[in-house]
Amino acid sequence: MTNGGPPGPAAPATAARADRISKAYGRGDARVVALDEVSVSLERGHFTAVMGPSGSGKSTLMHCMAGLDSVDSGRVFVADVEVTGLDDKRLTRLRRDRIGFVFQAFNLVPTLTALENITLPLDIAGRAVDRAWLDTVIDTIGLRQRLGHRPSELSGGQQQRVACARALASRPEIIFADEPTGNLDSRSGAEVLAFLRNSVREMGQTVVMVTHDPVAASYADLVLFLADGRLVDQMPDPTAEKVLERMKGFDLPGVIA
Ligand SMILES: Nc1ncnc2c1ncn2[C@@H]1O[C@H](COP(=O)(O)OP(=O)(O)OP(=O)(O)O)[C@@H](O)[C@H]1O
Repeated sequence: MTNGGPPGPAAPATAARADRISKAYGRGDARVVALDEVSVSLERGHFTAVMGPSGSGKSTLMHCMAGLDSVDSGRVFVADVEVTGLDDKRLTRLRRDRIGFVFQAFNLVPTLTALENITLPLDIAGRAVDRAWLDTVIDTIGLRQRLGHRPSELSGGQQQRVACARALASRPEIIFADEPTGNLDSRSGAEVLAFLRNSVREMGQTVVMVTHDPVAASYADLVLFLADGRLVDQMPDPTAEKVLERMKGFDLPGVIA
């Protein structure tokens, strides 16, 4: 892939994988094992949600798989590239060219229009914009009439859809979304989740999302459950009710934040 996508027919079935990764923070009495030999395969063209009690290691897993944080042991791959062991320069390039990010805070540039925000990473990277792809993305976010608006002129849900479009614009190998609906009311959250799901179903994207919300998780094809830094369960074809039941099984305060 010279332009970061789309994945060709020979692309591996796994968009990203972690192979027995461990990560601890602090030392001595303050040492916390955030991830304990976690192995995960994220299938290409699938929408995966990661759930678990507060402090179970969800964000750490996401950050380690996206090359935002290092692991103590184990290996991480994005497509056929081993992330663990890349130097800073290659890591930056990998994140820029092959990974999309959506965070709880929308992180849009307030002085730029929606369209300028969407194309900003490509402009910074000096990459040509694939107009046909961009058109598809814009139609899917349903904001064609508002492309000239600045973030302050858009609702929270619309801003997050712009942030999703920005992540999709470069056709990344995988999109990591960390609590993408955490700042949204349920209706705006549903818009964003529908968009993420459509990007998977209709555009073949791969999305992995950390969430506390069983309804959000129900949009995914598969839910992975973490507890105490370990992968303890998974649920294909989730419903909000089934996810809620499973989360209750952890029997911990603050499980549903
Ligand atoms: N930078 C850090 N320094 C020290 N400890 C950390 C750091 N980041 C995470 N931890 C600890 O590692 C464990 C896992 O944290 P992590 O943020 O991955 O959990 P989480 O499941 O995403 O939690 P939450 O749902 O509350 O966001 C926690 O015990 C946390 O306190």
